[in-house]
Amino acid sequence: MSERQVVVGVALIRDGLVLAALRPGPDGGWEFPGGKVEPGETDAQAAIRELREELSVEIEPGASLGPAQPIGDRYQLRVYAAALIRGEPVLSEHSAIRWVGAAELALLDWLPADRPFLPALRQVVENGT
Ligand SMILES: Nc1nc2c([nH]c(=O)n2[C@H]2C[C@H](O)[C@@H](COP(=O)(O)OP(=O)(O)OP(=O)(O)O)O2)c(=O)[nH]1
Repeated sequence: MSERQVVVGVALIRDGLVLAALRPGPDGGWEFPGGKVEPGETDAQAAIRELREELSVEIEPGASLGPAQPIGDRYQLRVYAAALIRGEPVLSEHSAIRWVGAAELALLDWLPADRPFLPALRQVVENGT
């Protein structure tokens, strides 16, 4: 899937809870905040930039949560765990956010590409690995 542009999603973890964000609109749903990786940027740099832009928080990106998942024909989603270093999320592009516990993760109405990352995310939240 190397020809597909990468979208990076950030599973921000604080005190054993994960931040889920609601993308508004007809193609909306719960997602990991983030966005497209720009030319010359690493995934981590894109994650840091997007979380500043979208939620006004400073993060430290961590482990990948598994192989990339296709989004339509043109994009692929990579998701990374991350720690919140500074700030309280302030909504700009999302219509809601929620801090979700490990057991609740699978109950949200996630965008389809996000769902395959949930088992690994649950493991990280519960065990820290
Ligand atoms: N940010 C994010 N986007 C996701 C996730 N899952 C998923 O299918 N997507 C899709 C929705 C969008 O079609 C695309 C990301 O586009 P985006 O609009 O967030 O990217 P961006 O911030 O760089 O926006 P733009 O400047 O290109 O408008 O990926 C996810 O967990 N997080």
